[in-house]
Amino acid sequence: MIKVGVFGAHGRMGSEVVAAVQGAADTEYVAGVDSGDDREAVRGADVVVDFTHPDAVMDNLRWLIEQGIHAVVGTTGFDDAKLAELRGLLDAHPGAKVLLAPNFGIAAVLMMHFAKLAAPYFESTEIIELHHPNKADAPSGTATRTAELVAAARRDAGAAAMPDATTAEVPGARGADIDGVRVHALRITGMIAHQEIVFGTHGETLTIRHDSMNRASFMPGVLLGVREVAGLPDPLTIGLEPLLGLE
Ligand SMILES: NC(=O)C1=CN([C@@H]2O[C@H](COP(=O)(O)OP(=O)(O)OC[C@H]3O[C@@H](n4cnc5c(N)ncnc54)[C@H](OP(=O)(O)O)[C@@H]3O)[C@@H](O)[C@H]2O)C=CC1
Ligand SMILES: O=C(O)C1=N[C@H](C(=O)O)C[C@H](O)C1
Repeated sequence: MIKVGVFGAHGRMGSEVVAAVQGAADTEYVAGVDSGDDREAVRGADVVVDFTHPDAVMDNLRWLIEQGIHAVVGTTGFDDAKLAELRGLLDAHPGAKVLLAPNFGIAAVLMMHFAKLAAPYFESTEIIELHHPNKADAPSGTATRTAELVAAARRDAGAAAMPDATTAEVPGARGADIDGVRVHALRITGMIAHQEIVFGTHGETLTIRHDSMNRASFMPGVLLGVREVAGLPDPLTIGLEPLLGLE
């Protein structure tokens, strides 16, 4: 049995994780921790799953790594500075492994993979992400990662800069620039998590769309992470792709 703790246990995602861990035959739920709770409650866990807040996750990870507890992290909002700090912590405290996935939906991971494959064949690519209005970070972790994958694939293929004649712009009208890829974030009541990647070249466009219909859809990916994290080759793994044989 894998002993699992949950940070953010009462949240939208954390409560699904608690149910999934309690429902799986090979995992045992140790305890949940929310804002203000004592993290000592998860001592004894093999793995802690974190779905908290971009402002809280680094402190949680610092504690877990110091305790040698593996972490499966869904919380978003990681930038280069946070990733560098995380790598430093893992170097200083060998033992704990961290799996950081901006999206645990298997179809969402496939969407990112297909976007990477398509990117070199199109002159233009822009991303539209649509989420519920309670989301703290924009653009989403998934959109940021997709933009980075698309940008890297375009660079590897020697693609020219995307055409864009805009010279007069109301700030924000062209979205955020992530590694040269424009990302547009919508916050819409009634939605959960959705994304479109729009590719265009002369006379043809291609749109790849993913929709999360509920939060249970993320749980097979989270459980896969819980089962695999201890055996991952590197201290820090970003994305579920290597666990799905997608690299
Ligand atoms: N990777 C993926 O597949 C997915 C990632 N996410 C990401 O997960 C994160 C959480 O999303 P969501 O569940 O919707 O958010 P919620 O606001 O519903 O839940 C967050 C939970 O974290 C708790 N929390 C806040 N700070 C701490 C802390 N320092 N220690 C422990 N618990 C804390 C909150 O407690 P309290 O309310 O008491 O403050 C709350 O219970 C976001 O970054 C989101 O983008 C979401 C969906 C899928
Ligand atoms: O906050 C959410 O809800 C989600 N967050 C993740 C992200 O930022 O990409 C994953 C999914 O989009 C849901």
